[in-house]
Amino acid sequence: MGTAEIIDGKAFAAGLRERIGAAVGGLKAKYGTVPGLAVVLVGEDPASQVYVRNKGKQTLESGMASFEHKLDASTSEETLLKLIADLNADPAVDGILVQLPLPDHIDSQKVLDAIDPEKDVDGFHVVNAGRLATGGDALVPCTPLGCLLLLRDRLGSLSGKHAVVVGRSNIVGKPMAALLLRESCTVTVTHSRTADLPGECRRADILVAAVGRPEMVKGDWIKPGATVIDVGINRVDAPEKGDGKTKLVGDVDFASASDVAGAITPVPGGVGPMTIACLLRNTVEAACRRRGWEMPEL
Ligand SMILES: NC(=O)C1=CN([C@@H]2O[C@H](COP(=O)(O)OP(=O)(O)OC[C@H]3O[C@@H](n4cnc5c(N)ncnc54)[C@H](OP(=O)(O)O)[C@@H]3O)[C@@H](O)[C@H]2O)C=CC1
Ligand SMILES: Nc1nc(=O)c2c([nH]1)NC[C@@H]1CN(c3ccc(C(=O)N[C@@H](CCC(=O)O)C(=O)O)cc3)C=[N+]21
Repeated sequence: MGTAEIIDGKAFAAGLRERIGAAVGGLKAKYGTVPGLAVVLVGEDPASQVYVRNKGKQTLESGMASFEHKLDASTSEETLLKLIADLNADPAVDGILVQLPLPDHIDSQKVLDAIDPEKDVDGFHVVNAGRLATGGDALVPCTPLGCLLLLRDRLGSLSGKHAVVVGRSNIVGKPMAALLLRESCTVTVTHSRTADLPGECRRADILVAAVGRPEMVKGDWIKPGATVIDVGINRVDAPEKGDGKTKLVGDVDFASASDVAGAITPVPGGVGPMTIACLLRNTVEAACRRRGWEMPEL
């Protein structure tokens, strides 16, 4: 299987985390304190618990302060908004992340928009989305930022390339398209109403799949030599591993795609680890901006 180069997001993320750790050490020596990240989890979704644990662990490993707030699934919107107001006011907190999805009785966008935009390390606040869309100084959503770093590392300049994004969510597809446009790609955004999805994908020099449909994008949807970024994280049954076992797969059918693409990210070990590394990066950036520190080179 596969002539494509495998883009090792796990290794790239480890290198980025190492640079962040060194930068945090430098900030501590220069200014006497370190950036802090607060992560808020509402409810007991097992997958979310794993992500939140990993974020806290990697925050501490990079030398930053980590504040975890775990709230009961029945927590009211009012209580959550009060916590966010407290975190906004807390000078030790530079970044605030509210893990999604939130329980149905809570209005997610209302909660995200209650976060101080200067502490919005997810980049989901309407002010940061607006800044990204209009060329301002935005905090950029972590997953698309991670994809961009991998693309730049492989391709250098992205200028003039045809990029196709599959998916138009506020957390991945739309900010990914905005970033690629900022890099002077010609961008096509596709979604569930797109008339000829395979045909659109075949035109892509850069294909980013963020659909949430296991292995939907097939090898014959891919232009030979294209760079394929698979954002999807789907847990599916894996009877071949034994009864009741599961595995993670992406939104791209890796087996067929890796015969056609020039380079491709695997799942796991591709975009996922980059997301958390970029969260740490955004926390350093938010701290430097808010505290008037010089932003270290990462
Ligand atoms: N690696 C990481 O760090 C992260 C991974 N993810 C993963 O990325 C994937 C996407 O996440 P997210 O953006 O939040 O998902 P959403 O469900 O919010 O959005 C999915 C998008 O895909 C489109 N879509 C769904 N089905 C089809 C189809 N059959 N054909 C074409 N388009 C389709 C939808 O179109 P429409 O708008 O028309 O409904 C929608 O725009 C998931 O697998 C998720 O787990 C997400 C965040 C971080
Ligand atoms: N406010 C908010 N911000 C987010 O960024 C956010 C969120 N909510 N809700 C859920 C999604 C999902 N997400 C992932 C992060 C890391 C991996 C990751 O590290 N994945 C590993 C494997 C992990 C495993 O084995 O389960 C990998 O792909 O190699 C995956 C997915 C962030 N999200």
